Amino acid sequence: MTDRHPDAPAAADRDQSPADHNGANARDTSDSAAQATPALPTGGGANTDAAARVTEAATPPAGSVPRLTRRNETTDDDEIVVQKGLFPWFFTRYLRKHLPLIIFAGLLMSVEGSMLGFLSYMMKPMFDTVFIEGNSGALYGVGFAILLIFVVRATTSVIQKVLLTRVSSIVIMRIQNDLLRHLMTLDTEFHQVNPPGALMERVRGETGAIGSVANALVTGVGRDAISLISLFSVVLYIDWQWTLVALIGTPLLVLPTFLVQRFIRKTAYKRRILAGKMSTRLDEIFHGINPVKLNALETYQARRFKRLSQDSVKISQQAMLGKSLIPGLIDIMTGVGFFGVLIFGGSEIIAGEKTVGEFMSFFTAMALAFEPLRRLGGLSGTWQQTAVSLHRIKSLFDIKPSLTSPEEPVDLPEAHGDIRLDDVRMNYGELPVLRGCSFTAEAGKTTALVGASGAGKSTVFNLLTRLIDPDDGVISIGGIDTRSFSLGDLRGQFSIVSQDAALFDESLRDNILLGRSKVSEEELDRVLRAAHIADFIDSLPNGIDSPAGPRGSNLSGGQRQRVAIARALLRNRPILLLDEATSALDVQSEAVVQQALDSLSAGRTTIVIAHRLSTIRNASKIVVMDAGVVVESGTHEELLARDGHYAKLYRLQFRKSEEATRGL
Ligand SMILES: Nc1ncnc2c1ncn2[C@@H]1O[C@H](COP(=O)(O)OP(=O)(O)OP(=O)(O)O)[C@@H](O)[C@H]1O
Repeated sequence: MTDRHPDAPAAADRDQSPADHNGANARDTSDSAAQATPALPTGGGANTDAAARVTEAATPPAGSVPRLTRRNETTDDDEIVVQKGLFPWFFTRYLRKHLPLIIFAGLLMSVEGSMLGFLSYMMKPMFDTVFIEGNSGALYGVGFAILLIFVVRATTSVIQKVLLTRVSSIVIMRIQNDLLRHLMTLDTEFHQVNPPGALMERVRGETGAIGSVANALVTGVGRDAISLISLFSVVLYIDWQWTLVALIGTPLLVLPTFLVQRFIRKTAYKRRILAGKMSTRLDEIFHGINPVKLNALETYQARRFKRLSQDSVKISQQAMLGKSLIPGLIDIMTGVGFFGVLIFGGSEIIAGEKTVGEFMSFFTAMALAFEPLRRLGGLSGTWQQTAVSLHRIKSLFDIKPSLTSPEEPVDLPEAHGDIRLDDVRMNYGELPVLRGCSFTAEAGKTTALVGASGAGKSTVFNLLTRLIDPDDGVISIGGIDTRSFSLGDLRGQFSIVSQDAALFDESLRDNILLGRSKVSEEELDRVLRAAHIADFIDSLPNGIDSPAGPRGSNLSGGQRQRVAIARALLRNRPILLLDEATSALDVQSEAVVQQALDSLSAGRTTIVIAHRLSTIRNASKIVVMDAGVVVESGTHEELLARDGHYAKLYRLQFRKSEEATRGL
């Protein structure tokens, strides 16, 4: 497989994914795909139309499959219009089931918030009755009442924070898990266009952003709102005219607040996009750390990353400016209010129309209202940021996979028939890759696909396993179109070994078992020996329990390939797809592992892609592909006798070795 996007999963990769391994999971994913909500925007509402829909999720009628349309991350929107109905969606999907807990916590918040009102009200008896009248009997009463206010405030605060943090953590956990499941159902093409780093950022960063904001919202809003209500009740009760004077600056807030909100939304969106880019860059660097070092790319990569981080500094500043503007405006408004009340109320006190206690009560309530008011002012900015993250998450949920199971899947026949490609055509964008490809791989026999690099051999594997669907033509197993089977059933038929053995950062044992718990030690032993893993396992410090390292980095390429072969041996499915399965092995190991593969393929429908023609000489049929079509097929001898493409390839590869052999 050449020219493939480095992150594009090959057919074989699927086989090696634990999630996919038992076949049942593929069914799950298609189920969850069916639940996905319609429509697609990846960016903003402005983008919604521009961003193309993958396809309508429906079972494509045989022979006329909708083409996938490329869709990309949106990066440069100036105007981000957050989807409508975002909060109802979030509420019904994630919050509703926690409603009793949220209401209970809300009640506690109300109690906590209302304590500030009581506190400010207590200023009146404290000044008028205790200090000015000198009523020492009331001293303890007022003192205890104030103490009680603080105790109630503290207790309700602790309980509601714990409860709401629990809710927000559960919500985040559920979004992350749902999103991951959903992303795994999306088409290969989606994953080619959206790099892993950006998707990781969506799963972790975006939900994290919601989490931190949700925390701020849940731990603050209710309490602050109730505090304000109770404090304003007190000030209104004391003097409604003073209250009006205090609020004199409020209208000044309206227009700036509206403008600032738009600004915040824009910067929040840019920030999220940038975070995705930074994660992508880091992902690329750390995945390719050796090539980076070997090509002396450290400075180049560091510079590229620095540019992004510089942008991040700029955007963070803008975001902070936006966020703090509204509380800043509230500060000014409050200052104007204080000034007005002091002038207006102060003269009334001097004239003896109001008491000092009333003024102190009013003033305390105003002062106490100041902080919650600032926080609530900042909240609209916070909400804008959350809305952007929610929007970007929902946009992903809105994308539907085009490769889905049919609504009424056909059961796979017990005994497999032939695998057949009938005039299959397939383009990658504008590039025609298969141009009317037809051949039959007979059941229980080995068929080899050979041809120059880029001829379309791996694409055939991707089509067989329905990682992609053809533009035209039919692929069938036992005469039944593969699109009639459920994805889980279909993919469950294949054991696949490819050039790229996707290993996980777990022990070798876990990498081979892939979540299977019912494999006896004897069976595992047999597989290890057959795949010639036993040959190198003894030299590892913990044998089969040694860590494979990130992406199997503790193993050599050949060792990784043997692990992939062991997985296929254990998986034991009726159809075996081998895509350069022994390409990373030395000649000696290849001969031995080839024996293992030969015995594995005995009686199974096997399709082999191999560049080394020595490994496929004994295939029942050799299909020669060139530029997306089958140019000839037959046995090794027949094709040599025909003296066509295969004979030419064969001669190129074997001339030297045969000459050498004859010379001996
Ligand atoms: N995901 C993709 N997006 C766009 N083009 C692709 C993609 N995968 C493959 N191609 C193109 O399709 C053509 C066939 O690729 P394919 O991997 O099937 O070739 P192949 O015969 O398996 O090659 P090789 O022997 O080198 O592995 C190539 O020209 C390749 O550039």
